[in-house]
Amino acid sequence: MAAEQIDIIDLACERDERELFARLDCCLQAGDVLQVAGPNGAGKTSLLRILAGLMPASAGDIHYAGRSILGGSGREFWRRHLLFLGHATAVKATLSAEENLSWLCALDQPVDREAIWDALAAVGLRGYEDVPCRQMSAGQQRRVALARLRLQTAKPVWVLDEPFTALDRAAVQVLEQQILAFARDGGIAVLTTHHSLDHLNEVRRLDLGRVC
Ligand SMILES: Nc1ncnc2c1ncn2[C@@H]1O[C@H](COP(=O)(O)OP(=O)(O)OP(=O)(O)O)[C@@H](O)[C@H]1O
Repeated sequence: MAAEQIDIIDLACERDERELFARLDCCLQAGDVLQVAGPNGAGKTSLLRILAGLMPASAGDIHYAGRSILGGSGREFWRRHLLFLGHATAVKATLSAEENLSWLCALDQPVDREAIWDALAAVGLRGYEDVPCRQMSAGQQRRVALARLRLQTAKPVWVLDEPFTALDRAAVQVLEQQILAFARDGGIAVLTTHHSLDHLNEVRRLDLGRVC
């Protein structure tokens, strides 16, 4: 399924009465990868959380397929199309990798055991299916969270907050290529990272405070 157009329109965000960004305009279409960049505290996570519907904007709007997703008629449609992975992995320490994925995917698109095992193998966790996540390293827990990108395949929009955190070099390269392939297949990916993506020509960059 190809992503529909996303329009960020005159968007502003304030936290604790401090303006993080304002007059933000950006249009994204199927095939786009956007890196939201800026120094610590610039508002990158805040922008992604607004996109995910987890916090309000102080002004402006976001449209998906021409309809507002900020409390408007497009919200439910957007929710069905969006896969948001936050900075924290949302992996529960006491559950196994398989249980975590089964639970994390269940609300949107229940997945069977075989698919979960395949996804775990694809992120380098074959043999860890039944291991409680508290017994995994930070990078392995990140891989469990990222396995969702291989399971929730009906989602044409990815919003990823610091997805490269704790990954080793090889896993970073795999994820970079996965994101590019996803966009080539008609997806839209919006992500933050302090890791440089300058070597990937396909990636657009939005520096907060500037129009992209
Ligand atoms: N829960 C919160 N309540 C109030 N203010 C917050 C909260 N979380 C973050 N902020 C403030 O919002 C501002 C932007 O935070 P945000 O996490 O969006 O920045 P960021 O660009 O993602 O930073 P980083 O690169 O450090 O991850 C910061 O100045 C921060 O102090």
